[in-house]
Amino acid sequence: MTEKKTIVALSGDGIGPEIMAQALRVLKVVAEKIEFDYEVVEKAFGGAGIDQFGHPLPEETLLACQNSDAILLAAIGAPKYDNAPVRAEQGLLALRKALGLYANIRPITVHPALAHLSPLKREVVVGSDFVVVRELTGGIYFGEHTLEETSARDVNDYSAEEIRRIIRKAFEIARKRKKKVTSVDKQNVLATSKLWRKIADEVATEYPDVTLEHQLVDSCAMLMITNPKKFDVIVTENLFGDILSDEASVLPGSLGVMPSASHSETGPSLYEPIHGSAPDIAGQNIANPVSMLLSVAMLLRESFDNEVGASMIEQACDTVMNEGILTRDLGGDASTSEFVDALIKHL
Ligand SMILES: NC(=O)c1ccc[n+]([C@@H]2O[C@H](COP(=O)([O-])OP(=O)(O)OC[C@H]3O[C@@H](n4cnc5c(N)ncnc54)[C@H](O)[C@@H]3O)[C@@H](O)[C@H]2O)c1
Ligand SMILES: CC(C)[C@H](C(=O)O)[C@@H](O)C(=O)O
Ligand SMILES: [Mg+2]
Repeated sequence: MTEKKTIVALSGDGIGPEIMAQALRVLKVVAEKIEFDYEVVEKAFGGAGIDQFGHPLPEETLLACQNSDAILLAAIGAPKYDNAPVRAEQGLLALRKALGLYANIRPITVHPALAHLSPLKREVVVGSDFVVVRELTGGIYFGEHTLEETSARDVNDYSAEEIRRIIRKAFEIARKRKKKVTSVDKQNVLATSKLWRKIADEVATEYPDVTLEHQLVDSCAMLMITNPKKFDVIVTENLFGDILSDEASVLPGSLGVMPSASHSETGPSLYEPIHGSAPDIAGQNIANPVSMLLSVAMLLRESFDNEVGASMIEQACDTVMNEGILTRDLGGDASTSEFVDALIKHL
């Protein structure tokens, strides 16, 4: 008998509840097939946390996450709180910090059969296969923010140790892939980037089997969509990683197919699409559920070492998209639930 695992589900806001419901449907079917014993604990988070408890990260939500085996998050961000004293996004940053989720892994893959979904040329995108390793608990997100009537400042702060652990993480990942790390910075201007580059060079000496190259963030943004096949593992600071990973979604064709995993040094990991709550399409059952389903696949693989379940979901997503069953973001007319109905038939 394997021990029952606890997964905390944070549906959040906007399209969050719709895509979470579909993800849990798929997880149930897959779990039966792979004999994965689990329970789902649903908790309020983001705008939904503010509505219910007056806080985007209610205490009981944080406690449940800390005591879980893994966390599945859909999306947060509620326009009604955009100008409020407490925003939904603060809950997400607080959760990442509280759980020490410093390593955010955002994979990008384009299979030949799905290359037509990208607005970019086929020959540019086919075979793209890289990972953005984004530092997630430091940098300008967590430095001091001061907003006054006629001036404002945001402090970008990184310690050597924060940089070293994320660079090491990138090298460890590259070692199991194509053995190349591209460290992305703005070393021609920023002090934090000068330290970042120095530490990347130091860490590289611990991994003689992995090649390190440096790339300035502005030209990296260009190369990502003109020559994406040059990349294997991109490692970068919090803000650059946020921007570059949304840009990378142009390669597979939509933010709606982009999953992620966030890891700490010891505690539970969190899995979430890289996109937001998409208020423009919320409540219509038209969101692409693939980002969420691929996040469930990452959860099975990375938190529970279940390669069979993970591949089952990934292959079924590819098959359904290859059949031309697509949500609107990819030019189709399938609804969220129709996509998942079709997918479940392939499981
Ligand atoms: N991790 C998160 O929960 C997270 C991530 C990013 C943004 N946000 C928040 O989400 C809110 C909206 O932000 P935004 O509009 O800049 O970004 P967004 O990612 O929510 O949406 C950007 C565009 O992509 C589309 N899109 C996103 N996900 C999709 C999906 N699964 N299927 C189809 N189309 C999809 C949206 O309709 C929109 O046109 C903000 O409050 C923001 O702070 C949250
Ligand atoms: C909602 C926001 C705070 C978040 C971030 O900037 O990290 C989002 O854009 C993401 O990519 O997860
Ligand atoms: Mg983002």
